[in-house]
Amino acid sequence: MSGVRFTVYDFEEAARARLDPVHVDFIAGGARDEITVRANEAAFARLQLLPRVLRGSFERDVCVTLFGGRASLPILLSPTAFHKLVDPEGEAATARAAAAAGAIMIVSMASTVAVGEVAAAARAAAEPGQAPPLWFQLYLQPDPGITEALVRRAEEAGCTALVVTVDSPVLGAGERNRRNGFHDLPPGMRCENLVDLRDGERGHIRQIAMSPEFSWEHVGRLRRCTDLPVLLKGVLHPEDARLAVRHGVDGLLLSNHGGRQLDTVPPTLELLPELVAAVAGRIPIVLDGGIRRGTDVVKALALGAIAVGIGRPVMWALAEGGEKGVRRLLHLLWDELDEALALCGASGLADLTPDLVRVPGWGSAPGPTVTPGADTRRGGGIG
Ligand SMILES: Cc1cc2nc3c(=O)[nH]c(=O)nc-3n(C[C@H](O)[C@H](O)[C@H](O)COP(=O)(O)O)c2cc1C
Ligand SMILES: CCCCC(=O)C(=O)O
Repeated sequence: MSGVRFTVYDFEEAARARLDPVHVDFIAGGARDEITVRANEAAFARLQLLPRVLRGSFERDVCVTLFGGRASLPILLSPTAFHKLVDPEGEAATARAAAAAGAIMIVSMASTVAVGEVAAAARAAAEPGQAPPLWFQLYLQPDPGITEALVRRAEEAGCTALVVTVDSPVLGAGERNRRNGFHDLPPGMRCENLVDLRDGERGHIRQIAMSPEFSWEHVGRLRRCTDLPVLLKGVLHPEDARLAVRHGVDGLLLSNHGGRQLDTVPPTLELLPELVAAVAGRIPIVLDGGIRRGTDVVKALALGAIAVGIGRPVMWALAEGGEKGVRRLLHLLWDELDEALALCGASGLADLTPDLVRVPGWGSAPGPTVTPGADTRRGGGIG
């Protein structure tokens, strides 16, 4: 069914060969000219690594503790909608693979398997006695009752953090989807988390309301309605990062939605030093967008992210080989990360410091606000 996959790109190639081209466009595509989609990956290629020598170890620890929960690797599965488009078991298959690897999966509000069932699948696949790390992503809804009902569903499922996506006051313009006429899920699939939340509506995509009128007040209200840690996904401006801290937000998922919302925003990697400086160690920052290699993970962590997220690679791997595909993807990235650590002279993630990263020609670590050796990542409040 599937050949040997040596890189993340091999999963993509195999997935493209077996998926409906309309669904390939949905996954690969971004907003408008897709400038940010390309910029995310290019930013990693542009940065260079400057390894240390004669200081490594055989045992390399890549575990990370986030909000008291432990993950076996600093690579999260960012929330992606509609897994049943690419695999009949959908998010349940993804969750089993993530739990088996000890990786944190962020279940999308727009999942095609209900979050409770995703959690049950994760529990069944996790190491005995280990809680499968599952977080839940949501879009705030104009009706606060709906938002709260979603939060309760996530809590009841056993999710241990909430990720609120705030970069979508309107849905980004995926021109590929428009050309393809792809606006809705095929028959037999629906957004299961939305079923029965409103009278007469049965889990339709259009039931997810986007609104440009959400404000920090709504974030505050959500903060008060749950004891779970709340992360914001999609904060890009350093001033908004400071506001997030002030409003009691517990973490940031620094993301430009994989280039699917506002086109021409900077690649997330380039924003990282500024956002790290803005939050000044008070809350952890996870970064996603363009992570395709173990060295990409090293660069993001060296510049102050506590972990990274992957979006499209998960969809490609799930399409390529279902649960097994995602398992192999996570193992491959773990292996690349482990190798990159060894080659950087690092025995653990704590050894990844900004001085290991260079911009060509600069002769120093990138970003006006990062001083080599400074470690804002492991400040207060994490773990
Ligand atoms: C097919 C697809 C569906 C997505 N669905 C969601 C979603 O439901 N909620 C959300 O916050 N982000 C969503 N995202 C954005 C991802 O969470 C993530 O930010 C992005 O994919 C990371 O970039 P990468 O694909 O380069 O790894 C989606 C991305 C893709 C590609
Ligand atoms: C309402 C579904 C949103 C999916 C999404 O966020 C994306 O495709 O990027």
